[in-house]
Amino acid sequence: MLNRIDLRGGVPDPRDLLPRAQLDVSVAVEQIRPLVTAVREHGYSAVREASERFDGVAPEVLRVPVEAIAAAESTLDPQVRAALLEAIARVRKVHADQRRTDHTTTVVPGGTVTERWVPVDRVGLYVPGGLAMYPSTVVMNVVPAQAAGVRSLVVASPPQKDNDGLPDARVLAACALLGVDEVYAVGGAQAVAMLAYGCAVDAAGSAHCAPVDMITGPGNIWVTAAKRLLRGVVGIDAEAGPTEIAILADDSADPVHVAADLISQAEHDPLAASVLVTPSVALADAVDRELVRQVSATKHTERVDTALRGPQSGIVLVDDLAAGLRVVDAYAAEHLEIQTVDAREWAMRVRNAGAIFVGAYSPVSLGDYCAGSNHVLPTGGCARHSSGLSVQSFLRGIHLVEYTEAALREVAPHVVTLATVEDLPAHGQAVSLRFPEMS
Ligand SMILES: NC(=O)c1ccc[n+]([C@@H]2O[C@H](COP(=O)([O-])OP(=O)(O)OC[C@H]3O[C@@H](n4cnc5c(N)ncnc54)[C@H](O)[C@@H]3O)[C@@H](O)[C@H]2O)c1
Ligand SMILES: N[C@H](CO)Cc1c[nH]c[nH+]1
Ligand SMILES: [Zn+2]
Repeated sequence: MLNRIDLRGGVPDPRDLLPRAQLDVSVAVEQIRPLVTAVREHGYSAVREASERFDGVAPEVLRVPVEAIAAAESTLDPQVRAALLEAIARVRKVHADQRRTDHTTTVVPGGTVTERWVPVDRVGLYVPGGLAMYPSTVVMNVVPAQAAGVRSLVVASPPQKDNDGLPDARVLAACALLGVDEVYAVGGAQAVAMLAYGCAVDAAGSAHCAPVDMITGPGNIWVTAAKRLLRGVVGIDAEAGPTEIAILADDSADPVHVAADLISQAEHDPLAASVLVTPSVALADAVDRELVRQVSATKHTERVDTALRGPQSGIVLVDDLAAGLRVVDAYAAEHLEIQTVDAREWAMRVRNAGAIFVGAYSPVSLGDYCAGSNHVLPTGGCARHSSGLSVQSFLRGIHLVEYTEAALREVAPHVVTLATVEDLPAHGQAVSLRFPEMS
């Protein structure tokens, strides 16, 4: 049922083989530009108008009352609570190990540079809530921000018709479990714009969401487009748009598992991409047969079917695993599974991927919830240059430069020379006038 791309006999330019999603982010940027401008100019009324248009509901007050957050926690199913607490514990364990420490380098005696890691002051964390609800994404956003020491963090998630215009109750409960009490019932591009510019959150203009310094979190194509448009007004993490899975597999892979994993990510979005790269025609045929069987039995058949049949999904046949490696490197998937003999060795050779899932018992779904790794990962090829969300995403490295008089005197002639070469004599002067013997 998947498109088949036969690259046996050569890999021309694998980057062009699989178009990413049917709707390009740059096209979506133009579509949401007027909405972002309206939120900047009109604030609350523009946000509400967009919520009514795209979510079919908008509460009068956009900030979720703290009582509603507490109520969501107190009515949370105990099994869901236990699973969320397990996920939180594992994600905290991994992220606690990521915190960088300040470091001082002695460049010369009397001359040091210290790198101080300072958390971003205020961040907005986007939690999607269109086609599916994502309490796990609250965990993946909030835990690294808290581990980094971010002082002020706010969650935005779409209002739900079936929850009186509040975000999904499980999303609110996850916020409560993590101690987050500033939550807004706003989704899509309007949420990103509201966080970036700040805005009144009730009709009287008496309550306000202060602008944030940085926005992180995944979302659909419009959320991704708004983040790209507002980059600069705020900092953003990597673009984390419609989900992708690529699987590099050989004959040793179980087609039932491979098909299940491809479907698992197709379940997110009709624009999700599921890609199998293999030198084995037998595996490709078996996976295709298995997909037909499993897709008809899965809950979100229509969404999965659309994603799998879309031009962004397919089976790529290659001569051997080395050629397969070139294809997956060029593709730079958000999630890459390696289901081969010697899977770890192949995984260690991969250059471009958001996260790599090694062997038969590390499926992407494990990482989505409970591996301890982060599931907010770069999509659309951004894994070529960006990493997934981590503690580091919320820290800035500030250099502290400290030179004594003697250390500056020693290097002063070089500074003056370089300033002269660049025809910026005032730069040289700022150093030489400190030392009368130089004038
Ligand atoms: N990469 C990751 O880490 C990661 C994690 C979880 C989810 N995801 C992805 O996030 C996405 C979530 O998408 P979603 O739709 O379920 O939730 P979402 O919250 O991202 O989007 C829903 C919002 O989109 C807006 N919207 C809907 N139609 C619109 C239109 N025509 N124009 C402008 N705005 C519109 C609405 O305001 C709505 O609130 C999926 O693609 C999923 O694969 C990625
Ligand atoms: N696979 C998604 C993108 O990495 C994350 C997720 C959340 N819930 C289920 N899956
Ligand atoms: Zn997932």
